[in-house]
Amino acid sequence: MLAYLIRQSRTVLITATVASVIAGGCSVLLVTQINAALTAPDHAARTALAVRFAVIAVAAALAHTVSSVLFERLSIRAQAHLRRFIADKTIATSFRQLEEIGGPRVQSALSEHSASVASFFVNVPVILVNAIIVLGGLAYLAWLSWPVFLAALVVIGLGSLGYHLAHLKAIRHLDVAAREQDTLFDHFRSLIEGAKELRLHAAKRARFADHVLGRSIDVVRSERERGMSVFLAASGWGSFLIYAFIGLVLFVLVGDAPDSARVMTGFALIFIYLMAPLEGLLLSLPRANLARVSARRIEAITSALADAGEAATAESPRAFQRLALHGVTHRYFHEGLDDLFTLGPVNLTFAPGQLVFLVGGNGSGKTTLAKLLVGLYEPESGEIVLDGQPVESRDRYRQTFSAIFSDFHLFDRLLDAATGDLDEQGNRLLKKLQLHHKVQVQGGAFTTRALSQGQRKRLALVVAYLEDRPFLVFDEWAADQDPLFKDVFYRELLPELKALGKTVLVISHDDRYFDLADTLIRMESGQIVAVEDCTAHAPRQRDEAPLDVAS
Ligand SMILES: Nc1ncnc2c1ncn2[C@@H]1O[C@H](COP(=O)(O)OP(=O)(O)OP(=O)(O)O)[C@@H](O)[C@H]1O
Repeated sequence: MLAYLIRQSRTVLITATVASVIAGGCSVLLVTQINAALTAPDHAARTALAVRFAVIAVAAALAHTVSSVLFERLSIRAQAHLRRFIADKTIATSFRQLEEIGGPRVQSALSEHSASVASFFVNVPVILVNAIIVLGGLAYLAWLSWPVFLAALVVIGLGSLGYHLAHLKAIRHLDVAAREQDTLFDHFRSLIEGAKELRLHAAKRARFADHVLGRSIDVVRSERERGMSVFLAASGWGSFLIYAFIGLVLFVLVGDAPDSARVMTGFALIFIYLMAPLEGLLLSLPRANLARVSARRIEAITSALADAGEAATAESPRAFQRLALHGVTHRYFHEGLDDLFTLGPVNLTFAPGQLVFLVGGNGSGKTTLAKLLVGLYEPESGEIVLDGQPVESRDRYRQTFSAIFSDFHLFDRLLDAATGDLDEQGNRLLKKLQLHHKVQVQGGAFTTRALSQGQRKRLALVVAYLEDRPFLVFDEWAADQDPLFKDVFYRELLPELKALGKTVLVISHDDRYFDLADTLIRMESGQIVAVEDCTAHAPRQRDEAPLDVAS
């Protein structure tokens, strides 16, 4: 993931890196000038050094600014790019896969993990500039004295080994924290969506706050603390080695060397100068590792979001003559319970202008059948045939339907291609559904969504009307409506849609309206147990040949 992001912005990254290298190089040059000034023989030499010092200082400041600005921009772009990438993968994956992965994991990738990866780019200049200063400082040491330089290499080797071992241990903790964070997002959702329940039940609220949400927050905190502490302990180990090295150099290696005063002044200066970059370097590396862990999580989550291979279609929905389900099945496996729910095989046929009621007890499989019918689930066996052609492009097929499921989502705007009269049509429908005094359509958007559940469902119905698709599916739409409007829905709106030639599938428990149906499908435990042709008042049983309800 990091490699991908780096490839994406290669040019800016190279420019920013060059600027960082220049900034680091200039910093080292500055210290050599300071050392030269301290031991300069006369005033003329100091004046020349002052001019050089000023030029290098300006170059260092400029290069540092350029590199910081570019890396900051890279970080912001990386986050935007990642969010776009994750969102595109989420849109492209199949609905079933998304259901299985779950929203919280995707949200965690979109927010925390992508922010952490983006922070990597802010850390890069710190790491680069500091690394250059440290390397340049070492080169200056080598120029001053070879034995000291070799001793420095030994110290760096020991430091790196310690750091590597710490890294292996720390990364395990950071991985656990990153995984737990995905679960934490699930609890965040409960915190908001369960706000009513939590307020109504003090004991439940306390248990949720302490044992569920609190525990998860604690796990993330403690694992991150452990991981980062190990890293920072490694940084401490690095600092210790540096001090030990300074002592070794000052009191053992150069103590009696010829020209020791000049060499020792140089060392003292270099060490003081290098301390801050070294610490900066050792502190930035753990943050970069945190970014790597997040990048791995994003990779794991997005690779689970397999592309359903269903390119979006801009085609307008096609009217159909006959839609048939031949032996379609779907299964849900409930891991914890080791339980399997099987729907089907289902054989059904639909035609335009047909009003079909789908009825059955809770959990009998009505919604699942509706999801299969509208193409949200791919049949595990059997096939769907539209006007004699087996469905190949599932996305294209789905454009035949408008559906309002019981857990529908209401967007704040009509996302249909803006036509001049969209507002006008929308407002006309709002009046028809007796919502015009509450909400309006302005510029393709609803003026408010702060409505009752029944009103929001009416608004969803406005959207479905405007979509003008040939097949409409209502999953217990009327359940939240008052008796008066329920009557309007069943006795006026549904017949109107039928008269317009729409096929309408209504999942319903309102048995007093069943007589309005052309066809009544009864379900039990995932099976269709009866398909009643109400126009002929002749119920048929499941063992009969699949009924062509269109005929
Ligand atoms: N996303 C899912 N993952 C796993 N199992 C599911 C899922 N959705 C539904 N099920 C299972 O499938 C069965 C049928 O559920 P479905 O929602 O289709 O029933 P239904 O007839 O619409 O019920 P209701 O009248 O209560 O809305 C249930 O036993 C349920 O446990």
